[in-house]
Amino acid sequence: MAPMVKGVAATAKGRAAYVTFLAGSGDYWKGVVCLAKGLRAVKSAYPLVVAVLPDVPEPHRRALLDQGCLVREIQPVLPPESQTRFAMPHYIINYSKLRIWELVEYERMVFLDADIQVYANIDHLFDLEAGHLYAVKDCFCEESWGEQCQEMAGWFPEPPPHYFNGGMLVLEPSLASAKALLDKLAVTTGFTPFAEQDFLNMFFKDVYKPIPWVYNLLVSMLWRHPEKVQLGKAKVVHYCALGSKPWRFTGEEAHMDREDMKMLVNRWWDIYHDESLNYKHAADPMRVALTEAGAVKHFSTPSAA
Ligand SMILES: O=c1ccn([C@@H]2O[C@H](COP(=O)(O)OP(=O)(O)O[C@H]3O[C@H](CO)[C@H](O)[C@H](O)[C@H]3O)[C@@H](O)[C@H]2O)c(=O)[nH]1
Ligand SMILES: O[C@H]1[C@H](O)[C@@H](O)[C@H](O)[C@@H](O)[C@H]1O
Repeated sequence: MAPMVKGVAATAKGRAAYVTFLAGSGDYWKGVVCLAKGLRAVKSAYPLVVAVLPDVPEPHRRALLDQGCLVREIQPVLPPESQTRFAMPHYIINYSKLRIWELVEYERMVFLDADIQVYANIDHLFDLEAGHLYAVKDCFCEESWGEQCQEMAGWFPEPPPHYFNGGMLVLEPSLASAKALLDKLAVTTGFTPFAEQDFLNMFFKDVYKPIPWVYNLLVSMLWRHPEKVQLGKAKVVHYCALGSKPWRFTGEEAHMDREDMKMLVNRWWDIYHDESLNYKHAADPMRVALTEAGAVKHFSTPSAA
């Protein structure tokens, strides 16, 4: 019998995994490597699936496998032709995130963007009551987004009352949901500056349940709403603000000279460089247990290193 380690029971009830999304040949793969190591640092009992677009190069896929990630190729999803303007041009690729609802090997997934890091164990999110989409509320106070988005969408600068950030989601894959998402996307019109994030907000508005900010601290909250957040309490940090991606950090963009930002970037690099967190060096009882149980048999396995 597989050793009884934390999380196995829950996984046997309903298979569960973290999942992130990777596109292109750029440098976001470093974010995924660090996320995999970060999940290991907090002793998460669940695997990290990486949904990759076909354009992710082989060496990057190899780096993910070497970190114990389960790499799954997904096909791109594009928005209707009427939707081509976004706050950032690359947001168009994020519609492919909708494919995560097709990963029905899992009953429950916690989605994390590649520019997210976990600083505390959040495995308990897999036990939330089914039937909802859970995420953290967003805010639109950033001056640069405000102006830019006001022109583009009807609702700025007044955001809808329960708008969530799309970088961290607790979701239930299902082919029916996946089909409904794609069908709805095909007939969606209007400007949506935050691409799939806006779309998901519209689609899930009736089943969305907010969870506390500690599960997705947008770093910009540190200067937008310092009274609402306490960095020391954050379990998950989202390096979403312009200039804040640790692997591209120069400190030159607005707010990036803050001590808390520099500390957060250093903390991310500490995990990235920590060799003791490499998959090949870590005793990974959960992974062994899952493999023995056949839970990962559909996926490419990491190198035997
Ligand atoms: O070249 C790229 C660009 C993006 N990504 C993936 O797409 C995610 C989102 O892109 P960014 O991190 O650059 O964008 P933001 O943090 O500004 O994104 C916010 O707005 C987006 C709107 O599309 C999404 O909703 C996203 O989840 C939300 O956090 C990345 O984390 C990464 O997982 C890649 O893999 N390669
Ligand atoms: O997803 C976006 C993005 O992450 C931005 O950086 C942030 O300013 C917005 O609040 C958010 O909706």
